[in-house]
Amino acid sequence: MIRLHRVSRSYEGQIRLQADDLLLSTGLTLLVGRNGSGKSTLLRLLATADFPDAGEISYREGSPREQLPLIRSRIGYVPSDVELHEDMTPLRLLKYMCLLKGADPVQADRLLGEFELLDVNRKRIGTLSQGMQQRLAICQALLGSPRYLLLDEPLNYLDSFQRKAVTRILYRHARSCVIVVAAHELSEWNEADQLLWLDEGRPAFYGTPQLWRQTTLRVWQGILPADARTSWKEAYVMVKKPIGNNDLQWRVFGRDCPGPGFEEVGTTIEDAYFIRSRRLE
Ligand SMILES: Nc1ncnc2c1ncn2[C@@H]1O[C@H](COP(=O)(O)OP(=O)(O)OP(=O)(O)O)[C@@H](O)[C@H]1O
Repeated sequence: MIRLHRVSRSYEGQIRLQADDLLLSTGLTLLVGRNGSGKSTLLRLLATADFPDAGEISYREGSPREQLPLIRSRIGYVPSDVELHEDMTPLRLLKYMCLLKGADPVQADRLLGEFELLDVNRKRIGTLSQGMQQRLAICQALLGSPRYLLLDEPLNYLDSFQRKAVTRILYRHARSCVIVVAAHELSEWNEADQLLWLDEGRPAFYGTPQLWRQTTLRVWQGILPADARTSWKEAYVMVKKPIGNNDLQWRVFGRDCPGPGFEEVGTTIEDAYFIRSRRLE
């Protein structure tokens, strides 16, 4: 677990993150929020790559003030702008990281296999695609079986197949690890254990995705012509997808059915994000 107590972090005189009391426990926590809401700042603080101006973050091992090397040895971190050693090969990088982290070098081979990087494990990292480099960054974070895994947009550059594979691996690790994942693409994370919404640097929701989806607005979907909207002006439209023949698939939020041709569908975590972040309730 990681506990935040009266934590705040300012940049240029402005508070950018403020968390009074927050307990992050084993499982995968999805961290959501608008651009600039403080997600990367929080992850940097949790990773001990930066420190709060006030308050305290403590880990199962204790406080970073007394136990920094031990805590760091239990952390795996992938920042959003991760840069790997371009001149090394994936295999050399991971073996080297095993030495630094005191991990069994067998882990390097196992992770390269799991992340489908065995074919390129002797190529220069600089020649690998961004998706491969991103997978390698996650591999290095997983070395040493971290107790805390902090990932900033880990699915960046990955195709849909790789996204599924990586999320599956992360869900498996979440059974015994505190994982915090900052993401903008929410549909990938429906199985998250917890969701933490940062609104202008403050936790505005922390709970299960089931609870997150319980909003007072209901979600309605229908396939109707592009000019159909006039009849249900008050409702909020989220998505209009062309279906062909001039029809659109409308996804609408409202307390009541917007009209003929609509049926109620389940609220996804993305729907709830749209409703809550735009304060539609
Ligand atoms: N090193 C820094 N110096 C000055 N301001 C900073 C610094 N790091 C972050 N900030 C500011 O703090 C705020 C929060 O930034 P942060 O990167 O944590 O947001 P974010 O939620 O991760 O955004 P995004 O979704 O765009 O990645 C922003 O206003 C940002 O400009």
